[in-house]
Amino acid sequence: MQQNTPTIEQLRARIDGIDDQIVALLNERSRVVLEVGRLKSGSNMDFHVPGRERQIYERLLNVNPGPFPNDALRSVYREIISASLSLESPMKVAFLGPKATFSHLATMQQFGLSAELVPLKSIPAVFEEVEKEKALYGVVPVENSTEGVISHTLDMFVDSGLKITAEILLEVHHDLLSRTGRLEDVKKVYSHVQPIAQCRQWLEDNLPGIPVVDVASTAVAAQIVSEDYSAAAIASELAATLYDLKVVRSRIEDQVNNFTRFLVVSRKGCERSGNDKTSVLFSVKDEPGILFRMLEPFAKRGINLSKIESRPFKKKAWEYIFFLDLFGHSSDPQVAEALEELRLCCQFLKILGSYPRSM
Ligand SMILES: O=C(O)C(=O)C[C@]1(C(=O)O)C=C[C@@H](O)C=C1
Repeated sequence: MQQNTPTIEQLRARIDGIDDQIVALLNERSRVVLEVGRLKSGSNMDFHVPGRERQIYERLLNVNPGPFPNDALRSVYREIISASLSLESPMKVAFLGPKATFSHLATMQQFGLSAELVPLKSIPAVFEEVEKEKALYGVVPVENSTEGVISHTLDMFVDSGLKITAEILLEVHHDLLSRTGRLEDVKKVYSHVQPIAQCRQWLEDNLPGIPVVDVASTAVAAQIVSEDYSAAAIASELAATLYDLKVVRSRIEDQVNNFTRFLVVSRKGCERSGNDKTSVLFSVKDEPGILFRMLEPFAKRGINLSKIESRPFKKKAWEYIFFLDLFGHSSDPQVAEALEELRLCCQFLKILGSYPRSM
């Protein structure tokens, strides 16, 4: 028995052989992707196809027998697809900066490391970059599971012609970061208002009486703290790497299951993937029973709604606009019919986009 057990050198030699095969296969895949790219440029098709990417992930996660974990498989494939896409055509993606914020993490999660990621100062600046064709995509936050909607993003869709082409769900973790990495050195805490609110209990329990200062972003907090040994920032792990900080405590958020949802916007809509969501924006006529009538087209066709949000319509006092997310693609016959029926009781209706559901 004993003499059949392979040595570590033998096992490593086997790993080297397998790695050679993986590299050869990655290159074979890249050559096929380049052919796809040539076909696309000949027929003016989009290089980036989020629906196809979703199908790839879904299929691979289903066929994976393990023990290689599905989460890791997804990360590996994100980079394979990101690199493949950059072989076909380099891609520029604008996001709500600065670097190391959760928007940055979400953008990396969606587009991988091969895309050119550009941090911008505000949500309108991200929209403008895409509208002016300086970036192919823009990434902006739209809601947080504990803090609610980011109304600024919703309001942008009233006047913008951009389409939503993907949603990103990011699980948010907050870390306490400082230069020394020691809790007893912390005499002041900096962060953005939202993370501060999300870590309130932890701060009271672990740093009672320590002043907490809100600043423009978690990245600004990390930057301040990188020059002050007596301060700490609540920010992401990525901020620790970018600003050379140590993790004092990780995952200090009060609520587990804290997610932020981001939207990817672009100038063009997105093809059907088979598992999609559609977002619409509309304002209804002021009539009795209108709230019932606006939901009826979906209820009677069994179309699931995942969100409905109302906002004051800034152009007219006391009028409201609604944002609605439903399951399905606007080209699905049932969805198209329901939207046409909804249109009849609306002053205006705008389809903001159909896009693959995040996984
Ligand atoms: O199938 C395509 O259309 C491709 O361009 C290939 C590929 C891939 O790497 O599999 C790359 C980018 C697209 O967004 C989707 C898939």
